[in-house]
Formats: sequence, structure tokens, C-alpha cells
Amino acid sequence: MPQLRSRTTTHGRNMAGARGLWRATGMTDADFGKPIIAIANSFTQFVPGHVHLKDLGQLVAGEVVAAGGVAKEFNTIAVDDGIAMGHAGMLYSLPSREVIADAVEYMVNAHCADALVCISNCDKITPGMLMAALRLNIPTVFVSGGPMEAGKAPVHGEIRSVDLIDAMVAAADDRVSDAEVEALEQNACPTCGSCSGMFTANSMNCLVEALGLGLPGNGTVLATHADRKALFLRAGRTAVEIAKRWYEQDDASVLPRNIATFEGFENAIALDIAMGGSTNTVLHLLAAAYEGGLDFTMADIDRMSRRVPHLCKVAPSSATVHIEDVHRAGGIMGILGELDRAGLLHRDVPTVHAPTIGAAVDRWDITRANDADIAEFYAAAPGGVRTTQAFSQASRYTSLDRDRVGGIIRNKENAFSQDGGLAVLYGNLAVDGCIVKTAGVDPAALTFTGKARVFESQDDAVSAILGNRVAAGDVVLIRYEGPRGGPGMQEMLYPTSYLKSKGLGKVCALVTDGRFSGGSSGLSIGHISPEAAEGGTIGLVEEGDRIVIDIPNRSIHLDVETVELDRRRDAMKAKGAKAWKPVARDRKVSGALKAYAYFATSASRGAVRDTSGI
Ligand SMILES: CC(C)(O)[C@@H](O)C(=O)O
Ligand SMILES: [Mg+2]
Repeated sequence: MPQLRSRTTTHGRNMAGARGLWRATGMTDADFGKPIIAIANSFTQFVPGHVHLKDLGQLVAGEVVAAGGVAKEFNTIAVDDGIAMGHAGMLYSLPSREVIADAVEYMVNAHCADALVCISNCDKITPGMLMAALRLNIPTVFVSGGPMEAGKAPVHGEIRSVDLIDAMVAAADDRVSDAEVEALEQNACPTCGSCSGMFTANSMNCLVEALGLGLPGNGTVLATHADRKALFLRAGRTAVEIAKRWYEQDDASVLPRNIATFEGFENAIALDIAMGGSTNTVLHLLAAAYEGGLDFTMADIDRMSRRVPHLCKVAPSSATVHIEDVHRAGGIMGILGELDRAGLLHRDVPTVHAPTIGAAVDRWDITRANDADIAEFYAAAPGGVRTTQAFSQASRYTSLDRDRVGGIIRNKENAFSQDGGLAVLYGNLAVDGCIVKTAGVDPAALTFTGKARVFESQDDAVSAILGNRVAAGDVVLIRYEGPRGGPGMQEMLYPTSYLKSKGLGKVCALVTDGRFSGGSSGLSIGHISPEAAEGGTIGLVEEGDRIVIDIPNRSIHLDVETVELDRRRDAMKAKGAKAWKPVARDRKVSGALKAYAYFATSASRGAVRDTSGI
């Protein structure tokens, strides 16, 4: 039987000092010997996805105490990618993931906590906490802050659901009037919660649900809805329950590494491919697998992408479908239900809330469960009132979307496509692979050949697009924006959005060693590995080179003779200390970011820090 980790600080004469300090935090004799549950809360007033979390750590804490545990809350940082986007702030976004993972490790290990509740939400917070959970491997439950309601605004005279990407695209489109842009800005983000499409935050929270570390509904119950309160309460109780199962009953099935197994990761990526999630999920799953000591690679993602169909099309791949609509169609359990029927779900993987994910799907999939409570759960609807308050409304739809033929969630037979919403491409331009969200690519652009337009920063590419210096047929190639080269692997949401603003969204490709927002769509190919700063071929591309993209055959090819590429490589090497660095780029990089860059690996390894050389 494993001993409580917290005994190190709560038992024995020589811990009198530590106990004295614990007492000063409010603990009493009766508490020593109970599991200490760390509550990692990512509350901040900077981010709408986190603005409503202030009191929710204590909500969880109350349930922890009632269930027989000791609750100790601490906070992490959270970066709002949407606010950090398009300027030097974005350099901090991806590295903040490691800061969060480290912060959770530091607090849990420094104080010898026994178990963990992760209150996460936006892009880097869920992955950072997931990495920490797999690193620490103590009983852990995730509960996210929940998605934002979609906005409602007039688009071309018609009121429809909108999100921040609509506002961003319209803002740079000269054909849209100031009044319409203003209306979009006013209405795009009506409530607290993570942005309303299948962007990075929601994708990750859905994946955590599929992994079995979050509760059913974790990915799709709106932040404003009263039903999410029950998830927070249950997360507190579950943390104590699984802590007791591990420390009192020796039940290792509750540990993160026994839940997020190789099969668990296959389930998560299958969901991702089926719902056309953000390409960032690839980066974060690879990083989480690394922390969990699993050999789960791009090759596994490539393999899965060829067998899993695309079952659910959400913003940005669909203009009007948002997470609230996925919830009404049965949420993540509904999509997993269809994967299960297609033989694409490993049913036997344990979860924190049910003996197996298969048992959970049998209970929660609205097409097989005949349960009024579950039908009521998935009827949770947006309230349509501007608010920053969690659980402030309890609206319900009068019916569910159970249509698996033409509805929001399709069965395999009626899938949007038989090969899924994400693809890994290989070729001389990406020897270690790159990623494209096929769900968001116009079918006519699945094969594309164009002329390279080379930019050594996101900013230069943006100026060229806005300055009408990019034309139909161009491949906008943005390099030295990888994990090491940026550093920090910026999201290219502005270039992809501005291509759309200029009417070039379907007639240009964008290729980069940087990454994309979950809000990016179009022929946007990112994570080119190895990155330019690591000596990747992308660093050798010259203006006007032909690039051939063939998604059905999973290839990306720089159409330049090998002899010529060898010549360019030799010339690059001859530059000595200036080799594999951007030319004429004036970018200030802080010491904190340099520390990340020093250890950062390419995207094909999840952009984790490699400290093996130390
Ligand atoms: C701002 C967004 C849309 O949240 C973006 O950061 C993403 O990655 O999805
Ligand atoms: Mg993001």
C-alpha cells in the first residue's frame, strides 16, 4: 500500500515545524493523516476563459473537505492567446505551458500533496496541467472553466452565431462596413468561458474528457450554465475518492499514467480527428505523452488520421456551429459513441469517473442511453445574457439533436469525410512531419502547387498580405517562427485571417514552422519539422521556389533539385554563427524566453524542453 505522500510533512517528531506551519494554514490534529488534495486554480482577470474561476477553487475545496480530504488551493498563470496574438506577446504563449506544468510540479512536490484537482480552461493551461499530472502521476481530476456562449450578430444582414474570429476577419476586410465590424466586436464574445468554437482550449478540454481524466461534459457544458457547478462539486468528491482508492486500497487504475495510456492517447487523438480539433492538440498530446513516458509519436497520429472519419464540423470549419451545438447533439460522449460503433474506441481504458470509457459511453451516449437525466444534461443551452458569472443561467433546449445522418454529429456512414479532420504530411520540406487541419481546407485546395513567398517573421507576412503583395497561387512561407526560432512558436491567426479578409483564403497556402490558432482554417500547414532554426529544409527555401502540397497522398515537396539544395545547405553552413538564423530581423527576446529556446525541441516532439543533455 503506498503511503500518503503528505506523511513526509505531517508525521514524526522532526516535522513539528512543518506541522506548526500547516496548523497556521488552518489544519488541526484531525487533518493530519487525511489526503491533501492540491487544487490548481488558473483564475485570472486577464482571460475570459478564467475570469469566473475566482471562487471555484473554494467550491471544490468544500467538497474535498466534506469527502474527508484536506484542500489546499494555489494558482497558476494563464495567457490569453487572443489578446497576446499578433504582437511580441505571442512569443510567451507556448512557453507558458511549461511554466504552468512546472508551477504545478513545484507546488505539489514542494508540499508533498497526495492528489490534484486541475481547474483549467484556455489554450496552454489544460496542456500544462496535463503534462504536470502525467509527470507527477498522482490521482488527478480535471475540471475546466467551460466554453463561452457563441455571440449573435448581423453578418451580411442576417443574424447568426459568431465568435472572435469573425470579428478579426471582418476587421481587415474593406468590404465590411465599420458598423458591422463594431457589431461583431460588441457581440463576438458575450460571456465568460473559453472561445466558443472548436478552437484550442475547447479542443483540449474535449480531449481530456475522452482521455478519462475529466468528467462527462467537461468539454462542452457552457461556463455560464448551472450544470457546470455540478461538475466542479463532483471533481472535488472524485479527487478524494480516487486518492483513497490509491492510498488505502492500492488501486493503481486511478493514476494518470494508467488512464492516459497509449490506448487512452489513441482514443483522444481519434476524437480530435473526428471533430477536426485545433492542430495545437497534436503538439500538446505529444508533449503530454513525453511527460507520461509514452512512445506516442507523429507516426501514430498519421496512422490514426487515415482510419478515423470526420464526424463533426464546428467553427472555424463551419461558420455557424459552436460548442453549445455539439453539446446539444450529445457532446463528446456522443462523438465517442459513434467512434465506438465504428470500432474505433478502446473501450477498456479506465477513467476517473467510470470503470472504463466504454462503460461511460454506454451510460452517456444519448443515442443509446434511455435516461431522462442524461437527456436533460445535454439540453443545457446558452442563456443569451452578457455575463462574467459562472453558473448564472439554467436555460434548456426543448429538444436534442439526435440526427446522426445530417446533424451536428454524424455516424461513420454519413461522415463529412472518411479520412479525418487532421493530417500529417511528410516530404523534403518536412522530413519529421508537419500538420494540417483538413477539416478546414476547401476540397478544391487539397492538392495545391504554388510559388513560395518567403517571410522571416509573422509580422513581415502580415504586412505583405495587408499591403496586397500576396496574390492567388502564392504559398506564404513563414519561417524562424518555430519553438526555438521564434522562440515560442507563435500562432499565425492574423496571417490566416487576413488571407481570408483579402479573399485569398481558398487560393493561397500558408506554410510555417510556427503553429496556428484553433481559429485558423484554410490550407494552413504548420509545425514544419525540423524547424528552420534547427537546420530544417524550410530554412533553404528561396523566393519563387515551387512547393507541391498533396494532402490525399500526405506529402509536401519543395520542387528544387537535391544538388541545388545541397549547395544552399553548404552556403548556409558557411555563414557560421549566422547560419540558421533569420536575416534582418530585429526582435527582442528576453532572458526568460531564451531559457525556453535553449532547450526547446521541434514541434514533432511536442516542442517540449529536452534536458537530457544536462
Ligand atoms: C484565440 C484562440 C482562438 O483561442 C486561439 O488561441 C486558439 O488557439 O484557438
Ligand atoms: Mg491558441
